[in-house]
Amino acid sequence: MTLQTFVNQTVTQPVQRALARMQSGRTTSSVMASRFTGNTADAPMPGQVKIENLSVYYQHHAGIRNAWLAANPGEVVALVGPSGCGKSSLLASVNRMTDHIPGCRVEGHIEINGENILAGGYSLDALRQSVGMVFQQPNPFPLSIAENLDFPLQDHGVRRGSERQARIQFALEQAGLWSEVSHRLNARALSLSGGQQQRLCIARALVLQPQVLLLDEPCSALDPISTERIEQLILELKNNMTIIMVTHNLAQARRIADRVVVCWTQEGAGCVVESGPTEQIFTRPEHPVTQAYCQGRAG
Ligand SMILES: Nc1ncnc2c1ncn2[C@@H]1O[C@H](COP(=O)(O)OP(=O)(O)OP(=O)(O)O)[C@@H](O)[C@H]1O
Repeated sequence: MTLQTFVNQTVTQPVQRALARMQSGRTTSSVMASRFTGNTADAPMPGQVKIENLSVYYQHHAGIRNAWLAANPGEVVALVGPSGCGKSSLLASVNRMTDHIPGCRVEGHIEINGENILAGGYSLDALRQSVGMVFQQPNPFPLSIAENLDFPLQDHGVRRGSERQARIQFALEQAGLWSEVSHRLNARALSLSGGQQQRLCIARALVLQPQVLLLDEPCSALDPISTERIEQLILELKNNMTIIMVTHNLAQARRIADRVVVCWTQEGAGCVVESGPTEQIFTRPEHPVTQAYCQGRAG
C-alpha cells in the first residue's frame, strides 16, 4: 500500500518530538479544551462523517475523484474495490494524513460533526484526537506497552498521571488486551505477537477517545484467529463510535459492515461507484461494476 511509507514517517517523527518534550518535562496543553462542542439541539450526532465531491491529487494525478460517503455513529462502513482505486486516499483524507504527503492536494468537502475539516484554521490536533487511525501493518512505537498509550495522552496534554493510568487501562480493556498485558505493561510492545500489536495500535487510537475510527486493512497482516478477534472488537467498538474501514476481503465486509462503499478506477482515477446497506450491495447491487466485483467477475 503506497501510503504505508508516509505512515511510518508520520508515526516516527511525532514520537521523536514528543519524547524530547516528555524528557524536558513539557507537554502540549490546549487540545483537550479545543474538542468539538456541538451544543445545539439540531447539532449533528458526534462522530457523523459526510464527504462530498472529494478529490485527492498526487501532483497532477487524481488518486480519487469526486468521492462521496456518509458514515454515522454505530455503523461500520467498509470501503471496498480493487487495488489502486483510491480507498486509502479517501480514508487518509478523513483525518488529514494526506497533509503529510508531499505534493498531495485535497479538494472538496469533509464534514465531521457538521464542521468542514478542510477549512483553513481547523485544528489538526483536535482532528487527530477525534479521528483515530489504524494501519495495515501493526506499527507500535519502539517503547513499552504502557508508553505506547501514554505517549499520545501526554502529547495531547493529559497531565494527571492517575487519569492517564485509568485511560490506558480502559483503552486496553476496550481493545481486549488488558487481561493479556496487565502484568507486563513495561514490556516492550514489539515483544507482543502480531495480533496483539495490532490490538495495541487500536488501543493507542482509542486512548484519545475518538468519535471516528479509521481502519486501513487492519487484518491483512494477521492470521485467521487474530482476524476474528479484531472483527469481534470492531463490532463491539462501533456501539460507541463511527468506524470506516478499508478491506480487500469482501467476506469480511459482508460479515461486519453495516454499509459498503464500492470504489473503482475510471478514466485513470479512483471514484465511488455505489454505496448502500451491506445486504443490498451484495444481493441487489445497482451498478454493473458492483455486480461484477461482488460476484468475483471483475477486480
Ligand atoms: N503517496 C502517493 N504518491 C503518489 N501517488 C499515490 C500515492 N498514494 C497513492 N497514490 C496513487 O493514488 C491512486 C490510489 O491509491 P490508493 O492507495 O489510495 O488506492 P487503494 O485503493 O487504497 O489501493 P490498495 O488497495 O492497493 O491499497 C493510485 O494510483 C496510487 O498509485
